[in-house]
Amino acid sequence: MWKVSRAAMMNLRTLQQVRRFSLAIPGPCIVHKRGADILHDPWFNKDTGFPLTERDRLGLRGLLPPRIISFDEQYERFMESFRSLEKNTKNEPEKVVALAKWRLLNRLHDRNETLYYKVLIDNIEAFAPIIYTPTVGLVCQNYAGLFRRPRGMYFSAKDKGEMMSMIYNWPSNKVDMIVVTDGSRILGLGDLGVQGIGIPIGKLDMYVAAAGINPQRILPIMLDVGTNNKKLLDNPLYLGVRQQRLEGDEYRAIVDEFIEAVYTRWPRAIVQFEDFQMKWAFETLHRYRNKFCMFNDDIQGTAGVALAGLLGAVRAQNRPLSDFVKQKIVVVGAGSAGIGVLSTAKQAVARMTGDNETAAHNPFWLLDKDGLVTKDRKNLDSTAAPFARGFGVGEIEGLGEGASLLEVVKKVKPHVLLGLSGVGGIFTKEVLEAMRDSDSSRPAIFAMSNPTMNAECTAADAFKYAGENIVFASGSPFENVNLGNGKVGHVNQANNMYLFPGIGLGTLLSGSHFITDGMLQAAAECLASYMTDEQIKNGILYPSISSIRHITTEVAAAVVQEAVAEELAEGYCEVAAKELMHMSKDETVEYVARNMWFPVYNPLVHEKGF
Ligand SMILES: NC(=O)c1ccc[n+]([C@@H]2O[C@H](COP(=O)([O-])OP(=O)(O)OC[C@H]3O[C@@H](n4cnc5c(N)ncnc54)[C@H](O)[C@@H]3O)[C@@H](O)[C@H]2O)c1
Ligand SMILES: O=C(O)C[C@H](O)C(=O)O
Ligand SMILES: [Mg+2]
Repeated sequence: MWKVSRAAMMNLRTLQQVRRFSLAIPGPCIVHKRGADILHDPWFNKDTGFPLTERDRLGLRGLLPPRIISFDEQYERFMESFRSLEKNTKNEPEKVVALAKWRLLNRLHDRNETLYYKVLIDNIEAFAPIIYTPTVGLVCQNYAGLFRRPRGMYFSAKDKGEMMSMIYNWPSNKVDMIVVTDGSRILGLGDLGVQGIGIPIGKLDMYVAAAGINPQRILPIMLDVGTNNKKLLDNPLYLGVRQQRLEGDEYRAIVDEFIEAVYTRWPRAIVQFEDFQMKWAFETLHRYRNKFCMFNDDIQGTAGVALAGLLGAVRAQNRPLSDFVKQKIVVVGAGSAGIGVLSTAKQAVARMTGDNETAAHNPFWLLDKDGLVTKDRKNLDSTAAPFARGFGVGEIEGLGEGASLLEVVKKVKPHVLLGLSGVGGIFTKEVLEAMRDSDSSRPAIFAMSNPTMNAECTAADAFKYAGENIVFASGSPFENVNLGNGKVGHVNQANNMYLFPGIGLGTLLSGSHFITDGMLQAAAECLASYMTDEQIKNGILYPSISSIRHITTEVAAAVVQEAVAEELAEGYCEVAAKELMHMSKDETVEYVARNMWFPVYNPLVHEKGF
């Protein structure tokens, strides 16, 4: 048996450190298991790719077919199976095909993570819609039946008092990135209880693919505090706690205990809150953001992506960015995402005008399920209150409390119509046609709700009814629209995936203990300035998803630089704060790129004594 001495281990560790600066050297990876246990561990398994020497060293000889298949060959073999699945399911319903593709990828994820992330990264445009939005929504809805193996951690209402010890059940001593949900507002699909775990898994897949976070250092978490979804509670296969959702102090106590457990074990971890219903999304953000390194993606990530798109829409009209303050923006949906977008847009207006008084510059109209939100609203929600229309400068006559979307669009003639309502088709033919009278030379329509069925309109309808001149973005992917005569209506994907990976990675590499508004703003500005004038002229507001690693590198670097400027950066691993302070922009980008994980088979070395 091949044993490694302590001295050799020290050398290997040094080699691993050297590797940080020279990615060409494949770094050895230390495992504390042998034989079949390795084959059953997706972090280390290479399937038929184990070389003979490793098979000998790790006790794998005889446990695998004799032929050694290279990483490239394995990759091709998987892609071939994916292509034949596509061919064989050509005539099947869309949902069946989507789930079949997800199953194929998920089986690989469960078996061999290195190969899984290789195929994901190299085919991100084709595979993001399967492991992320929109298919991930379908997966969550069908989770009870699809469940085969657990992934991540589950803390339930029944675990009160136990979380501090439970957190040590997670097998990795190092965790950089956590995404947590309580399943209460999964995309636009509502309360899916424990089945919402698919969302943290999909978001973290994007962290690995886009930000190069090491998959051994990610952790998806479900806080199962019950569900108010009767259909799930009645389903005998439901895998969550069968009770109504905890509320009030009982709920707070669970989240507090979870947060304490996480930061006790991993004080440098970054926690992303995802798909919490609005009241808890805002409350947890306010409760924890000044104490821990956390953010809420639906409020803050979405806001940055939307702001970048709104600034792009100004440029698309061939107007200077400062004209943003003159844009009339109608937001449909006063939830965590809609309010997050408006708060960020309001801050941008205040920065541009140097005026914090909203009355003089209130270019926003907010609607929720009861129509236009005004100061006459009974029980006006405090988060919506700053955006409620009153009677003052710039008010549009004749638009009262609860006015319908169609009335608002007809009277306001907005430059931008932005949906974050979760209600599919709410931008009807009439509403879209009314956008033809927009005061903008290039009206913008953002149908940002997910998944596809919940989008406020389809891309085809937007171009058909609102005109070919619009710029269009949706939260879920749609095909570009053929407008005839060789013209194409470009479809942008306005999804927070363009920011959250860079926010997380940049924060991690800066060593900041907090995620400030300044860091979020830097991320949004980086995304906003990424596109060229030529692209913007062609209606392209966001980068192609195939360049998501590149944009994420830039966003992360912007976040690092802002953390440095705010004197929050404490450094990461051997790179001290002082070093970060002296890095130029290009050096910061290079530093970020150098620290991204990418999938290769590292030599495995067994360390005894564990
Ligand atoms: N594209 C992205 O990156 C992105 C990011 C975050 C959220 N979203 C999507 O946005 C949607 C909303 O998310 P949220 O967290 O704000 O949810 P939420 O439940 O907090 O808010 C939904 C809001 O929509 C309003 N609404 C419901 N029916 C309406 C109607 N008929 N007309 C007008 N308003 C109506 C509700 O009153 C509420 O204010 C979801 O579908 C989610 O998937 C997309
Ligand atoms: O998950 C997504 O695709 C975006 C967003 O976070 C959402 O909740 O819809
Ligand atoms: Mg979300």
